[in-house]
Amino acid sequence: MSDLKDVFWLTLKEKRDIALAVLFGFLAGLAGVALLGASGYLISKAALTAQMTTLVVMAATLKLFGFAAAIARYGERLFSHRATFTMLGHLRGNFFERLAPLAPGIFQRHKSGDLLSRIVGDVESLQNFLLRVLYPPIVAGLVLLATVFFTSFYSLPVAFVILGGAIFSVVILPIFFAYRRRNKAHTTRVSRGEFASASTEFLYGFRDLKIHLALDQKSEDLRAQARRYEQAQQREGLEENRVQSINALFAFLTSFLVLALGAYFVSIGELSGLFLAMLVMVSLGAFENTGPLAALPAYFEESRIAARRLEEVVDRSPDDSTGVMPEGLPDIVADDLCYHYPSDGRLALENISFHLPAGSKTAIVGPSGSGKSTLLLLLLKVIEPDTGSVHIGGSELATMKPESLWQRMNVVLQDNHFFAGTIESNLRIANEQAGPDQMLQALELVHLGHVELSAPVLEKGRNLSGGEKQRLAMARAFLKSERLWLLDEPFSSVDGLTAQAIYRELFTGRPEDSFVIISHDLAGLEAIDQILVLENGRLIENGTYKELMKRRGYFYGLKKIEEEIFV
Ligand SMILES: Nc1ncnc2c1ncn2[C@@H]1O[C@H](COP(=O)(O)OP(=O)(O)OP(=O)(O)O)[C@@H](O)[C@H]1O
Repeated sequence: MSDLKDVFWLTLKEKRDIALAVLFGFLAGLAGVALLGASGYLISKAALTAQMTTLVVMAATLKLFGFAAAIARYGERLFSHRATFTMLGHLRGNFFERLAPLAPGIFQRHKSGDLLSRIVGDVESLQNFLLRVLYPPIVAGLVLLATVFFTSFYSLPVAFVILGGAIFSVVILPIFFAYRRRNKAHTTRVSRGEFASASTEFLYGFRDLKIHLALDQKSEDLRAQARRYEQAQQREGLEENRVQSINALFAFLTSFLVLALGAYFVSIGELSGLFLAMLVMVSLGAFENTGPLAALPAYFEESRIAARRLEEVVDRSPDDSTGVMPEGLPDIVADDLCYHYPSDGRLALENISFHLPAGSKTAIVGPSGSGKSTLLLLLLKVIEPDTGSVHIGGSELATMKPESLWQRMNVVLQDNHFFAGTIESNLRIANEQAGPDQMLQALELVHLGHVELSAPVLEKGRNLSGGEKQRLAMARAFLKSERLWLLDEPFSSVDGLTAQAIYRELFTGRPEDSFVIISHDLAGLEAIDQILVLENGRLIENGTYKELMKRRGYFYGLKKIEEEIFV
């Protein structure tokens, strides 16, 4: 239940609607019991006395109870659903408030698509918490208690029998089945998750599978996963039916006991025969309210898992640092940085130390997977080091608000998002104030002067080439025009000549700015003040181009290989 603590308190915020839903549910249940009880009494009365006036009054009362039950049921549905949807609104708001400060670091742990479908699915699941878990036992319990109270006026032992049945149906059976269900629900959920991610992968990789003629084998894997999910669902369905049958069995057994006990008391003269049918019908009517409890264990488990999974996503303290990046162009000092990704035991970066003076140009090079992008993410405070520290302008990065850093940096990452709209609307996100002339100038700088600002951009920049996207991202950086540049392979898809020309314009146009550039391309590094060479997460060489070439170490080797390939 501790997983559902927050959802419980959020639900309780809707006290008024919940109280009204319980009240109307109780009245509807009571009216149903009264309807059946009165009909039982009417039958007995008709059989034993056949007094016309009594029969007419009783028939009218029956109509009234039927009418009251329908109205009360409507009120119950109205208020319970209103409380549920308001609670879901609070839940979404509350969750988003906790999630937003964790972005963009959250995407290191979850894929954005997974995260979205997971959050939407789990929040939706929690709509059942009030409707099918919280208030059905309260309503059923209250109706049964009222029935016990009523029957106690006619026969205490019969009242006790109904009380015993009530305790079994409302307390013991739901707890027992909820406990039994724990592992089973887990299996279904796991196989559903596996099937969902396998289907997504299948669709994303469809073209590659076709080209590599591997479609049949992957389809078979997917079918096997679908079968496993189907079997798990079947088992879950069977369990639900079992709970329903056992619930109904208990209700009938209790009513049967009421009948047997009532018949005995009638035979020994302790109960008037007139009331026997009424008591049996009252018992049947009261246990009708326990019907929805059959689904309670399943919904309880589903809500519990959904609440836990939502909590897992936001269960970390947001960055509440209040410091800001010092004014002016700062130097950057990294001291003994170590980092490992949460999903990976290996260190992605190990004991990295360096000094980037203000106004210097630094290139980070190294083989794929050596940790270059990870290092940039640490400098951007998207992720935090396991150990070690970074100081920017003498202040510790850990104390700075991430927004204060991002505001003062021109950042181009490997993947840049482009929104459906125009070139202008996509440039505007970098600088709200920029006018058309400034935008055209930025486009000119990245050799996209021929592109019109009104040109359309499709979703995710589908109508742009890889190189155009990168240059558009660079144009955003130009528009922002801060003095600290962090660029992660900004021109990997741009032809060498254009890339070199843009770099030249960048360096000559902004000789005083600081640059940190990740690049696979070792050409043109002569113009760089410092080169950091990473391999397997370690900083293995550090120096100017000349120093590294003179040292004849790793960088020299890479350079020679590159020359041999292109000669
Ligand atoms: N989100 C992630 N979760 C787990 N491991 C990751 C994640 N991102 C990167 N890694 C791992 O961390 C290591 C360093 O990755 P990183 O992206 O920093 O390398 P890189 O040098 O930038 O590579 P490339 O030149 O190919 O972009 C790699 O072994 C990679 O598998």
